[in-house]
Amino acid sequence: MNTSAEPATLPLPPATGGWQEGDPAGRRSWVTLDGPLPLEAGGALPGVRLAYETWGRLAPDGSNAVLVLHALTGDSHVAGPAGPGHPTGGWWDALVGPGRALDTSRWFVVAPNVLGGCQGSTGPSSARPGGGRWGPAFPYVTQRDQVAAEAALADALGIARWAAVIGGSMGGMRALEWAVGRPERTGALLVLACPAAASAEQIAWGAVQIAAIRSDPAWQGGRYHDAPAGGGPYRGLGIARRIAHVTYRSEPELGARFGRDPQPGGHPWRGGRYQVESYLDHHATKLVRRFDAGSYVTLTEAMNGHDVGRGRGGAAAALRRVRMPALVAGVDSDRLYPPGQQAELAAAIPGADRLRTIESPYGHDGFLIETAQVGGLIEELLSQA
Ligand SMILES: CC(=O)SCCNC(=O)CCNC(=O)[C@H](O)C(C)(C)COP(=O)(O)OP(=O)(O)OC[C@H]1O[C@@H](n2cnc3c(N)ncnc32)[C@H](O)[C@@H]1OP(=O)(O)O
Ligand SMILES: N[C@@H](CCO)C(=O)O
Repeated sequence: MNTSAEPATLPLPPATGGWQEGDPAGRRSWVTLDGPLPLEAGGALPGVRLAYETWGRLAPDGSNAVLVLHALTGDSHVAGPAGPGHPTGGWWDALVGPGRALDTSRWFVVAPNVLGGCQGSTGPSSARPGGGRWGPAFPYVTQRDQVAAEAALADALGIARWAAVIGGSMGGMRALEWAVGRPERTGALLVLACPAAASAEQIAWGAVQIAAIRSDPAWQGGRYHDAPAGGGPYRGLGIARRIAHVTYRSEPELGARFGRDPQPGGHPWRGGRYQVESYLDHHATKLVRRFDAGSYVTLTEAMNGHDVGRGRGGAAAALRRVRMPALVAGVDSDRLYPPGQQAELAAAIPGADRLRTIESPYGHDGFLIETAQVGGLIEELLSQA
């Protein structure tokens, strides 16, 4: 049982992300785009850098590359050793390696940190060309901008076409954008627990989280990156994470696991906490130590803007372009991105058959936790790639 509570102040994370400096695993690389990245909403972003990790070896003809795209607070560390920000190693450790679903004796696996993120790629906490940090001047970026940056990474690596693109949640949104926007470069597609477009309720959850961050006086309009240690909007980010984490789990799981039990050390009636409260405090503290609030806002705004049909005649027309082999899966207990949304995707994507279901009590986080089932889907997809 963990009894940690949110500290009053936390050390400011390294300006450009919790794990960038020192990179203990020594395996992360970067590419820097030569020119400014044109943005969907207008303007261009100069000095874009994408961090990425790879596993396996690229075949001489470049045909064995698989792109894995992380979710909101994930990063490039899909698999590998523990380090700062990754106390237990990679977030899909069980799926990458010799003999695993992403068998590195056959496949070359590439995972970038998303544009707008804070673990090595350019985001609001990054240095701005000309001096200072981007902060509130960091532009609005969309999934299509993020995928454009990833396409530049693919070019730099000599990968003309991915054998497969795989992503869950926010990573699924980018995977969809690859398949719709760059079908000639997407050999096969696996989309987990994400919609064709963010729904009103999903936008609402995101908006509440953004409001929590912006209401923290330490947010300072997003100009906090050069504040003295302890000066970031940690409370707001922690509240955002608590809200989000409830949506990532299921009501039956929380009920069975925590019920109404008080956390040992103090009854809620006498100033203590419920167990579930302590659990949320713990996840808030963990995130605040490794993630930048400005990136959280930037990426949440991008997710709220997700609409694969924008400017393409609607989602149905856009998804008709997805003719490569595709699997779409949802988690049966996901209340954030309910499986009905993935059923719609599966029905609209010509390359997909029926909806695949990940059975899990854990809700949306099932796509991270149920690695045996996800591994089965990956193996099935790669058998068609
Ligand atoms: C693709 C991506 O984006 S992934 C990036 C990685 N994602 C994250 O880190 C997101 C945050 N974490 C999560 O979403 C989840 O923890 C997952 C999906 C990674 C793992 O889920 P689970 O294995 O079910 O872990 P769970 O949610 O139960 O959390 C376990 C933690 O809660 C703590 N905990 C459990 N009960 C309590 C309690 N009553 N009070 C305080 N802490 C508690 C445990 O001690 C454990 O702590 P630790 O993680 O520091 O070891
Ligand atoms: N736990 C995941 C859920 C969002 O998909 C994350 O933090 O990225």
